[in-house]
Amino acid sequence: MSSEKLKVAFLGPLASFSHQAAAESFAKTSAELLPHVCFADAFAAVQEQQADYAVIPCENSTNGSVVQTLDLLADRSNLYKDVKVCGEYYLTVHHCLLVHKGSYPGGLPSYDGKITKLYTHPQAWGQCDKFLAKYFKGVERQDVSSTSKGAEIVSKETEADERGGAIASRFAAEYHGVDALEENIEDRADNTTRFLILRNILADRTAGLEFEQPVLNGDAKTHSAVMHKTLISFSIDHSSPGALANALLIFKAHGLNLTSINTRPSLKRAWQYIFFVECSRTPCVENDDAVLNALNDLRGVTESCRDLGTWKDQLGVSV
Ligand SMILES: O=C(O)C(=O)Cc1ccccc1
Repeated sequence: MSSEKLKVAFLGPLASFSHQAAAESFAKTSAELLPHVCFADAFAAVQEQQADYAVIPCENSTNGSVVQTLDLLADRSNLYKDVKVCGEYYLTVHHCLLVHKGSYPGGLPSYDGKITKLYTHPQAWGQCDKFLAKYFKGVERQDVSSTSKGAEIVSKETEADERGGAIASRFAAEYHGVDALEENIEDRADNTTRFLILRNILADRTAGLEFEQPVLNGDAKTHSAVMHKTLISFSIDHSSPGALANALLIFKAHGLNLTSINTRPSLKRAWQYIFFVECSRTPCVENDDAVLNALNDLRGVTESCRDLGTWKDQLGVSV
């Protein structure tokens, strides 16, 4: 069974940015890449051990957190109790405005303003604000399950349909056989999405790869100075002054440097939150138990608290 190819779940259909991230982060293993229609299905595939890993976007450098992913990590109904983060992958994201094949052979200069509907994944709109404000002000926007799905919809349009446009990658344009009216429509050339790599902590098949990118892009060198990141979620008693400050002081006390804080509604009571704290440390013998000890202390000052995993920081790592 362990000689089977690794199975990697991602948001499909093929040619989504998640597909690209999954293919690149597992480039050196002969992994089987499995498209799923939503992030929840990819989480469930890991929980049920139908997939060894899932590659899920969590944050974009232009547009911020992917709230759908935070909500799945919040796991309010305890559906993904064995799913943890074991790695990350940074993908530079370039968007194109895609149209049905042959509809505008002259490219953007020949565009006649007749597109009435745009399709993309909710994450992409905010990455292309300036282009959309300039050329598509007032045009209806329809969220679809992924950028690649948007390209597929435009590819299937008939003459009788309203004209649509999709925001997706060059790769999606080729895969679905549509034209790019314009390329690189993102607001910022450095537009980057961070993907989390998830595994099931009960799965033996992936246990040996702890703290490892499953495959680094290049030779598997060891990075002695590489940082480890840890993600912890918790909720606190909102009526107790200093409850959040007390929780955050625990990270300081254990030498854990805070790198990001996010919140999502608790959905228990209005205006109460689940906090997501990411922290980093350079591993050494002295701080081997820092995360474990911090979690123990956090249990004393929070209502609930969960270790969502530790992995090697890939920011700035080049191999
Ligand atoms: O829709 C996709 O292609 C995805 O994989 C989600 C996404 C959307 C926009 C930027 C990065 C990832």
